[in-house]
Amino acid sequence: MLTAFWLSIAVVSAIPIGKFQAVFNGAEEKGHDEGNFRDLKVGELNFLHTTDTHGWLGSHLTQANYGADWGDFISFTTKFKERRIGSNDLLLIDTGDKHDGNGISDATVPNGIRSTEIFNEQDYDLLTLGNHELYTEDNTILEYYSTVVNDKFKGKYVASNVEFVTNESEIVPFGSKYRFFQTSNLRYNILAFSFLFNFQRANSRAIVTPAAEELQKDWFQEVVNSYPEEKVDVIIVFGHMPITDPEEHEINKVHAILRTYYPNSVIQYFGGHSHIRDFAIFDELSTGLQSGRFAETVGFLSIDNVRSEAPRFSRRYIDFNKDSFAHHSGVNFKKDLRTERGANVSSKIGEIREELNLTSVVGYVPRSYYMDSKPLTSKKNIYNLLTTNVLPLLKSKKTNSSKSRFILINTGSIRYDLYEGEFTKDTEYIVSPFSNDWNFVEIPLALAEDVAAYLNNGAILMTSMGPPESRMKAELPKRRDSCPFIHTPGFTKGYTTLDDFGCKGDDKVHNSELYFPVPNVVQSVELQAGWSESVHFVFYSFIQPYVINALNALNEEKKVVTYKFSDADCMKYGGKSTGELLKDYIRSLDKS
Ligand SMILES: O=c1ccn([C@@H]2O[C@H](COP(=O)(O)O)[C@@H](O)[C@H]2O)c(=O)[nH]1
Ligand SMILES: [Zn+2]
Ligand SMILES: [Zn+2]
Repeated sequence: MLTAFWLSIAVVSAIPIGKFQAVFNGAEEKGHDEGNFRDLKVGELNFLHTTDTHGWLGSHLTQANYGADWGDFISFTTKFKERRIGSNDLLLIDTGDKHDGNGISDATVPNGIRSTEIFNEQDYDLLTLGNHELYTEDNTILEYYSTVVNDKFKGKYVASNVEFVTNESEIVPFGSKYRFFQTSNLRYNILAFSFLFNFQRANSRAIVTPAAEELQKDWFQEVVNSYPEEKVDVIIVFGHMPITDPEEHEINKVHAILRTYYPNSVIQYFGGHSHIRDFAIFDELSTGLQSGRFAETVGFLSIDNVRSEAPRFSRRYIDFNKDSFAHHSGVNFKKDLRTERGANVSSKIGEIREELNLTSVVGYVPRSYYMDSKPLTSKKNIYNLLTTNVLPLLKSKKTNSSKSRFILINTGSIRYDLYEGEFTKDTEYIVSPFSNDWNFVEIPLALAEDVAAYLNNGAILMTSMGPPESRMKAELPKRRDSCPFIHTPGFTKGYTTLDDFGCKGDDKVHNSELYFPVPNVVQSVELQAGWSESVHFVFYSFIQPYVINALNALNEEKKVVTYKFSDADCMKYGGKSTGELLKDYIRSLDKS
């Protein structure tokens, strides 16, 4: 169930997976490796899946593993369908989160106006939204009017538990509640639902109802009555919800409810949000696939013997590059992958990069800095760089700086490693896309010095503060021995994924990465000589609720002040965003 950078590969057989091993092992073991590629096992019903693209439509310019752009992806799906699918069926699915992470989406006003055009060039059969379509009103309005009601996706945009608030304050579904359709070749009857996880920070233009609650509503009963088990071959539940959810078990609750109405149907899940490659077995007739993040992965899933009592599932995580795309689509040469439509989309992406000035160079990064493949104490760790050299550059627009100061950020606000080489306008969005405002509170040092430790205390569930993938990666040490660590000369570093089928899901064998746990928050501390008892405690407005909670909990224990902290105690601090401060720091290196 886990994406393990440091776990690996082909040399071992699948790990024991309990009572389902006998049923599913065949799917893992069959299919041959060619070179260090692992082939896809095309079946009767096939799926290609993307999720959490976060604006990464223009490829990863510094990482060859993920060097394809959205145009190449369109070429791939076209060629794959033509050459590999034949008289079988293929469905294309996306599970949301299209903003915040790349200049192509984030350097425009409104955010995503150009990236949405590009994204929508892909011919998805089923698509939906993630929480990043709901943080700001602008994003929600854009998603609704550009994609949900777009004729191209009529009926195909599904959001079973999200509603949109129109300009006239009318509450309408955020797309179709469900989709019932027949596949074009083998005529499978498909019933599809889509659920967003229980996201309760949506702006005022959207309403999210917890999935299990939504399934108690009349519309779902009507669907069950209209499409009982005998009329359905496969139920697809695709949504912005992790397929492995050890804390909330949201997807497992959905599965339990669906099974009461559809005890014998194949139910196939596609998930997202936790940014990992993952495959989970729910029962003999049901599995789930999750396809990573940031256009690093195209997930592949096939089901054979669809109408039998023993369907067979197979999965692969395809690296988002032209070698992989050419290999799996069965073209002879990489140049044969290109389609006219794909090439047009690629050149449009090039034009957008130019227009937005994304490749303009600001400075030079002397060496790479990593989020979790180097320990926090390492000079090569990005959080170490930020707390030591970058955050201290913050200057308040609202207050004088003579007091001692703590600057605390949630680690999830940093979204990608910073690679050696040119620092461009795009790099700023890639590493730190959020334009969070800085707020501060004036508090006694006795409280300030304990906030970070409180927020990082493992006993407290603060899962929305760390990087999405860290929630699952924290499980890894417990599974350390499940797959061997690979270090083969000539292989590139990349994903080696451990999931419910074992260690052979990635389409390419990679060298393993180390993983070091990331705390929820990190901070820089500047204690002035002759410091007084009160300090300025500075943080992102995004994490204000957690900071207030922490202060009240700590004060209850330590009894430092006689009042309760609330939003009213927090003031605007002002100053540049972390991304801008990082840019200033990198620029200053050139001058030194
Ligand atoms: O303003 C913001 C918004 C979000 N974050 C961080 O992002 C994750 C959610 O990202 P997903 O891609 O949906 O997993 C959230 O938990 C925060 O860690 C942020 O820092 N600031
Ligand atoms: Zn995401
Ligand atoms: Zn998300």
